[in-house]
Parts: sequence; structure tokens; C-alpha cells
Amino acid sequence: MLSTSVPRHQALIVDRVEIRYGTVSAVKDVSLRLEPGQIGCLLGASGCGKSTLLRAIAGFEPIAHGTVSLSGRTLSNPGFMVPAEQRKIGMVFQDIALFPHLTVAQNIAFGLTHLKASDQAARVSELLVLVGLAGAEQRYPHSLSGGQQQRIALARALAPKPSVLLMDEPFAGLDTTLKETLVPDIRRILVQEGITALVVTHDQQEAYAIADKVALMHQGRIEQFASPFQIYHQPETRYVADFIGQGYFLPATLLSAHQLNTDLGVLSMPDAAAFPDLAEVDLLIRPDDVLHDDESDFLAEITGKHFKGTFFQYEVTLANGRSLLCIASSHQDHRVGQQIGIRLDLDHFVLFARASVTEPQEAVSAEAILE
Ligand SMILES: Nc1ncnc2c1ncn2[C@@H]1O[C@H](COP(=O)(O)OP(=O)(O)OP(=O)(O)O)[C@@H](O)[C@H]1O
Repeated sequence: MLSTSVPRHQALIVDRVEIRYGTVSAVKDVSLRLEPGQIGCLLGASGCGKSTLLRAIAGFEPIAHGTVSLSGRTLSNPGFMVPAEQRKIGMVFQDIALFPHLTVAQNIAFGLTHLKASDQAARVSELLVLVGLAGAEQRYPHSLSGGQQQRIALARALAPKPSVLLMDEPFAGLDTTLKETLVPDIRRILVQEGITALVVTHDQQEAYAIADKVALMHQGRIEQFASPFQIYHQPETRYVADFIGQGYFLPATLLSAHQLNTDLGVLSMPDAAAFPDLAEVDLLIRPDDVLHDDESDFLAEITGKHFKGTFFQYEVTLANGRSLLCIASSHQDHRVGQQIGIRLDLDHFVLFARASVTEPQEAVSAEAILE
């Protein structure tokens, strides 16, 4: 067990927080709670308020309404801010910002000046083992790859044993292949340290790979705060359904609580829908719900095709002109213009009242009525 482990009693609570720039609210009525050791993620499109919220938690932005607290201690409320350096909150940023003229060891020990030299050296060695760069003490940042530099930045942020670690787009500058190994690795390190962490990203895959809970933000608000699985499979609002996983909506009519009529046939729902019979609804569909199937009676013309390595993503158009995205194995190399059979393969059904979408809408899953 490393001596860098932090106490496990720190819970971070953001309660009904509003943050304004002048008269404009960048963050509106946001609440979230991270249990001790939990890793949260703020996910959302550019400008939705992720960094602003993170900066307020760090103590760099005042809040106009609500409270930020850690382990029961108020850090911010309107007119009051514990200074950033007194919050025991560590930060890692996208632009890694290691000191170029200092060695790796000096970079990591930067916040450890209260310790004697031998303790600093011991802590640095432990942290280098933790981030997979044992023995790199005397190297300089310029001799490290981007991923290695980000590991050192993480070690530096963990060195003073913060109660909470905040990371703002920590992987944004790194290439996709590197991220595939680095992101789960950073999660492993955070879990091993037992640290409560909040990570900002606009990349869904990163959010799924690192977080226990994802807060999907839109226009300053949290649309849903849930596990990656729930965000993907049980989106609570049309916005979440649309933002996550290339979701789109297939118009459908409920024939009964268990039967749904769609352009791709009548579907049987295992759980009853919470809409009346004959209700006009929109069914959430993702590309992986639409399968190529030569046995299917439903033909569609391939109107676009993207090779993704392990699979093809086809854009297909039905006889009535409706376009869908469809996944097929990478061996099924069809040409644009060809007709293929397709079918829906849905595990569960997420339905929305048919949109005349001016209002945000909440999803009603087929299971909801059973609860
Ligand atoms: N210092 C500032 N002064 C005025 N407006 C600001 C300031 N910082 C951010 N904003 C505005 O607040 C809103 C939220 O910005 P923020 O940077 O928090 O979004 P974000 O989700 O982190 O976006 P990105 O992913 O592009 O960094 C945006 O409309 C932005 O223009």
C-alpha cells in the first residue's frame, strides 16, 4: 500500500449552483454529489459550462447561487469563497504545463516543500511507480512523450494528497491510440489512490472509460447524472438520447402496451410502454440497433458507407425515404447503391412522446410502467 493514499471520507457536493459572467448564467441550478473515491465526469458540447463549473469547484470562479462543499465544509456560496490553495483540491489541465527547466522529480516535488528532502524523494519514487514511470526522476519534460508528460502531471497533482482531483480535458492533446491505453490506466491509478475525482471532457468514449458517473451538461444545466451504462441505455431526455451514441428517433405507433408499429415492422416489447394504445411516439434507435440481415423482408438501399476497422457503418435509406445508420461486420463489404436486408435488434425500448419538439422532453422507458 502506497503512503500516497488519501483518506476515504471526502464527499464533494455541488448544490443548486449558478455561475454568472456579468448578467449571463453559464451554469444554472446544477447539483451533483460525488461519493468518496468516486470518479465523476462532466461531459458536453463546447460552451455548455463544464470548465466554468470545474473552475468554481477549484475556487477560481465565484458562484451566484447555491453551495459547493467538501466533507461538510462549505467551500463556496454567494459572497464566500475558500481560497483555491486552501481547498486541498488538485488540478490537472489539458496544456500539461510541466516546468520545462525542472527534472521530473523536481516537477513532482513542487508541492512538497513542507517535507524534508528524503521524504520528498521517497514520495516522488512512489508516485513514479504508481504512474508507470519508475526511475524517470532525472529526466526532463521535453524527453517524455505526451502521454508520459500527462502521467507526470497526474503524479504532481497527487503528490500533496489532495482530497479531490479535478482534471480539465486531460487527454485532449493526445492521439486516439494513446488515449485507448492511457485513459483506463489513469482510471486505475485514481481508483488505486481512492481519490474523489471530477474530469471534464467532450468525448463520450473518454467519459465511459474513466467515470463511475457522468453528468451530461447542456446549456449550463445537467441533463442527466448517471452511470455510463444508464446514460447510454436509459437516457432521460431527448437531448441525452440524441447526444449519446449517434441516437436518432424512429416514428412509431403503439398498437398495444407491448406492440409497436414501425417502418421496420411490428416490434414486441418485453415490458409494457407507459403510453396509451395508438399513441404516436418516437423510438430511440442507435446504429448498433440496426443490423444487416439477408433474411429480413425489410430492404434498404446503401446510401453511404464508412469502414471502421472492426465493422462497417452503413447509411441506408428505406423505400419511404427514411435514412438510418446500420452496423455490419467488416467482412460484409457492400457497395453504395446496393439493396440489403435490415432488421431492428433492440434489448429495451426508450420511447418519447412524438416531437413537435419545442419543449425538452423526458423519456418514458417501456419498463417505467412496471416500477
Ligand atoms: N471569462 C468568461 N467571461 C465571459 N463568458 C465566459 C467566460 N468563460 C466562459 N464564458 C462563457 O460561459 C459559457 C461556458 O463556457 P465554458 O468554458 O465553461 O464551457 P465548456 O463546456 O467548458 O466549453 P469547452 O469545452 O469549449 O471548453 C460559454 O458560453 C462561454 O462563452
